Amino acid sequence: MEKTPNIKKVDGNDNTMIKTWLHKHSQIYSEAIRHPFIQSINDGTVNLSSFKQWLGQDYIFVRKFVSFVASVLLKACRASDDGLDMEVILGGIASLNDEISWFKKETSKWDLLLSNITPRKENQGYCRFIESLTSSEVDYTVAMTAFWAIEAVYQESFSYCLQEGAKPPAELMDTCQRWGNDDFGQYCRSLQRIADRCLAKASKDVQNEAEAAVVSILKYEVGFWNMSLSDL
Ligand SMILES: Cc1ncc(CO)c(N)n1
Repeated sequence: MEKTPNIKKVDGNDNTMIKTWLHKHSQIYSEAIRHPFIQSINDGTVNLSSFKQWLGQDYIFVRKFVSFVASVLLKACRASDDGLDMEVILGGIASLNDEISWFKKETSKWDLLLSNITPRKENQGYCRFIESLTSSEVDYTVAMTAFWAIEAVYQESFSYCLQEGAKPPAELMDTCQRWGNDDFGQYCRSLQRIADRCLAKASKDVQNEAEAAVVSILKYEVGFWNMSLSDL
């Protein structure tokens, strides 16, 4: 007998906890993914000194982000049943390796030296927050959900700058492609599926903690974009 094909779940992302949260927190979510800085890249009016400001600060952030992702990898190795989460996260670490090289090349192109970049208050706060999530006390589900949220904001923001009708400046195209390309989109959807699967099995306390982490991340991301628009 054939299996009944009537239970259709295309990619498992419908009606999930994450979808519900994005809806519930849609205000701060849109502030994070449609920030005026991103709007200005989208419409081509971006101030290049704002871009440089963002680039330098993000280079510092990404170097910290590596240790956070390493901590998620460690938790995945311990927690996941089939080893597939580990492979997705390991892929993320591999692309971070490429990303660090890209930042080095890009910052030198814009005459920025790592040794000359001072992390700003908002950046420091965000780095401290992700560092707090590396603790072994933090549940894998919470860390994984946070990981997804951090990547998803960039994916949603930069893919918007590549949408039809967008006019990003030629010299920023590489940046938009880095986080806006389809492969990165696929990768973010994989992270989302893993997080949602963990969340579905988690206790109410862990779910609440993960939701709070997502909201904090969205706020930190808005603060991070704000930095690029504020004077030094
Ligand atoms: C601030 C920030 N958030 C998210 C990402 C995505 O990797 C990044 N590079 N920087």
